[in-house]
Amino acid sequence: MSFIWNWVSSTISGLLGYLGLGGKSAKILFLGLDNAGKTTLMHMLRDDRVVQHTPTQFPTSEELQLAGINFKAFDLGGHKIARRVWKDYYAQVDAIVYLVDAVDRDRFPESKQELDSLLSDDNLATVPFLVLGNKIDVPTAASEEELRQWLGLSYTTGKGKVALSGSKIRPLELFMCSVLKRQGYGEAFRWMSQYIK
Ligand SMILES: Nc1nc2c(ncn2[C@@H]2O[C@H](COP(=O)(O)OP(=O)(O)OP(=O)(O)O)[C@@H](O)[C@H]2O)c(=O)[nH]1
Ligand SMILES: [Mg+2]
Repeated sequence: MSFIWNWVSSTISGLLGYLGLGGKSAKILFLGLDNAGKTTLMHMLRDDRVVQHTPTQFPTSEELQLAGINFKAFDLGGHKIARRVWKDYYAQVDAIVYLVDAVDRDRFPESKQELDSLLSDDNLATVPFLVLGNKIDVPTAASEEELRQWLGLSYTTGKGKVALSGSKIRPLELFMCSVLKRQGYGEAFRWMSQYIK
């Protein structure tokens, strides 16, 4: 009896796979300057704990379950040389999570420059962008308003549930967070998941 059941369930899962359902996993990229907190976030989402990381030299990927969606998340290094390979990952991407260190004001212009070049890249024209202002546990961190000014994000598409399908408007929003304190990014990923097909 059990072998029949095994056969039935493997046939069903094979069929779901064939239809692109079941094991569907959206592809997201974690981008942002070095030291922004990408690897810390990725490991917090995976293991729910903070681990101290050395700067990322080579891209890594993890399967994550977030807001009810399976994600394949790619953590790419943020230092200048590592940024050169970002474009190799743009194909078939479902969303971009762009991290900014909200404490490091000296690097806001550099972070804006990288963000602008991503936002204006034709290959990413329709891809939803979640921008995370990280490290708000540090007292000197910029406020959301201040970071919006610096990054030129005064006009974004809105938090919460905002229907944009059919409008040709790319979802773009800024959320403040502290990966260290587990604050802010839950709401941000729920916002993002509504735009993943
Ligand atoms: N205070 C504070 N520090 C954080 C937070 N998130 C990450 N950090 C620290 O920021 C530093 C850089 O974090 P990483 O995750 O290695 O940064 P990254 O973006 O992966 O950097 P690269 O791999 O070099 O591109 C580490 O010392 C982290 O502990 C946070 O929410 N608050
Ligand atoms: Mg890293």
